[in-house]
Amino acid sequence: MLEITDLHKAYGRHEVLRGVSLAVRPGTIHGLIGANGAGKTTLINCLYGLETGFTGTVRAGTAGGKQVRDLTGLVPYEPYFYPRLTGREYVQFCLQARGRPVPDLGPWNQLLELPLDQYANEYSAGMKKKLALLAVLVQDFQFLILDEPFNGLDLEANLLLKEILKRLRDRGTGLLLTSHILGTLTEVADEASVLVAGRVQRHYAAAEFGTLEADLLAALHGEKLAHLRTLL
Ligand SMILES: Nc1ncnc2c1ncn2[C@@H]1O[C@H](COP(=O)(O)OP(=O)(O)OP(=O)(O)O)[C@@H](O)[C@H]1O
Repeated sequence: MLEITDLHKAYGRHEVLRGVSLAVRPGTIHGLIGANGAGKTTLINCLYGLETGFTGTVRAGTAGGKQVRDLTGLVPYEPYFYPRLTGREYVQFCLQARGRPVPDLGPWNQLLELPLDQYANEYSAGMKKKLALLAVLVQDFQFLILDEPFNGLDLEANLLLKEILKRLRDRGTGLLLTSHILGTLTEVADEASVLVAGRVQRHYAAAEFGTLEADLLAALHGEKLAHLRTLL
């Protein structure tokens, strides 16, 4: 299990996370919902060890004392690719950095259909997202953290990715997923946490997703809704 307990993170005087706790269990998809700037990427960066200067604990609660990063693959919000590195070389680099053997990329790329011998920094936004996905899919991670993985994907890739995520979940992978596309997120997630003003405002089990949209509208746009009622 990936566990975050009482996480606080501030940039200067700006307190972004103010006591966040959540868990990502094996064989489940945990959706993380929040407005722009709510702190989702900051939370992911703290969890993955890309941020320092936070308080609280992040840990992989598994036997063997492994660190979160040893067990977890990350697809960042904006994957970065070095210039003059092909897609294939990028994936090879990711695997070699972890001391892992480089498998045949062909079987996974039959699904993603990337031009692996072109320079990755010349890919479109959706292709870049797919390449970052490919780099984690060819590795056998216990956990995956996916920051807006559907961003930039076309309909075809979107449908395929949902299927991939569900299959990984069914094989025991624990996934933490952010998405602004509520319908997509609730379709695949087993539970969701809503981040508001640096705190988990509410945790939802899948059975409670029916009220999620109305709750979010009320929580995020209470005043605007009242104003809208005066207009329409
Ligand atoms: N390196 C940084 N220095 C200063 N402030 C930062 C830094 N990174 C993030 N922030 C601030 O922290 C807040 C949370 O940002 P974060 O990127 O975590 O939000 P988010 O929920 O992922 O948003 P989005 O949905 O737009 O991706 C924002 O107000 C942002 O300006």
